[in-house]
Amino acid sequence: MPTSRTANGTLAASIHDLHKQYVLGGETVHALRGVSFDVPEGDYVSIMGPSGSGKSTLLNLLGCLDTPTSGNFFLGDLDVAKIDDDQRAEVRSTLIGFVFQSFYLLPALTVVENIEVPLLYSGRLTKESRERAISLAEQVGLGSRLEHRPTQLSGGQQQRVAIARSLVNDPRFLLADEPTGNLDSSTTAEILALLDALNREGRTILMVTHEPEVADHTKRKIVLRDGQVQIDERLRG
Ligand SMILES: Nc1ncnc2c1ncn2[C@@H]1O[C@H](COP(=O)(O)OP(=O)(O)OP(=O)(O)O)[C@@H](O)[C@H]1O
Repeated sequence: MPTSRTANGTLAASIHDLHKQYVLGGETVHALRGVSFDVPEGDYVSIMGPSGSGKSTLLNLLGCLDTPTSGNFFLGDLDVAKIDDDQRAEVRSTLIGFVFQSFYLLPALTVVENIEVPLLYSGRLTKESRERAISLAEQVGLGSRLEHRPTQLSGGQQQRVAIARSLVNDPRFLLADEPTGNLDSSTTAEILALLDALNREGRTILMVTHEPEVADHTKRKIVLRDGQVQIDERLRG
């Protein structure tokens, strides 16, 4: 498994000519038609596009939840488009941090236990795990809520737990799917400020969003249309 940084030390991920076709009822749908881009370490990318343009398909491929019909997806030297299901599961649990619109916290677990969950899944739970989870809880502003359960937290606090959880394995990048989609505008601003701060600290973030004002927080906007990159625009840095 790749544990080192990329060959040239600068790319968090690189995708080349990704195609995805779905065959449904004898009909072939070309969801992605040759998508290519590099993600330098430390980048902060929003992925936008109209309904049906291929955002979820791309997200599923970037998250190693699905495999492309053709093309390459490099994480370090490893082409994860070509690996088997077991390897893909390992990559998913160790190299990618997920943040979803619906948080997906485990209701019976405390804040600190929820943050530890990916360590459990990746077989990395050690006696230092608790300290790491507490430190991440503090980093996202939940140092005084360590023993709370999800139902005892606001939506914004739950998303903070999910963000801390996504960082616990020190992933190569965070993949966020509409991370503020379930939040009101002031909580959205808080979560975006947290993501902005994590990016300033060097975290690489890719985020699917429908909201232009959310995309405006990122450094780079990629817009899909009909399964292709229509716009790849650097906004800053
Ligand atoms: N499992 C599937 N089987 C068949 N077709 C699919 C499947 N998933 C997606 N598609 C088709 O692929 C195309 C891209 O879909 P995708 O869900 O990636 O778009 P999207 O940009 O995420 O849309 P939305 O913003 O509405 O979620 C669409 O035409 C869709 O109908």
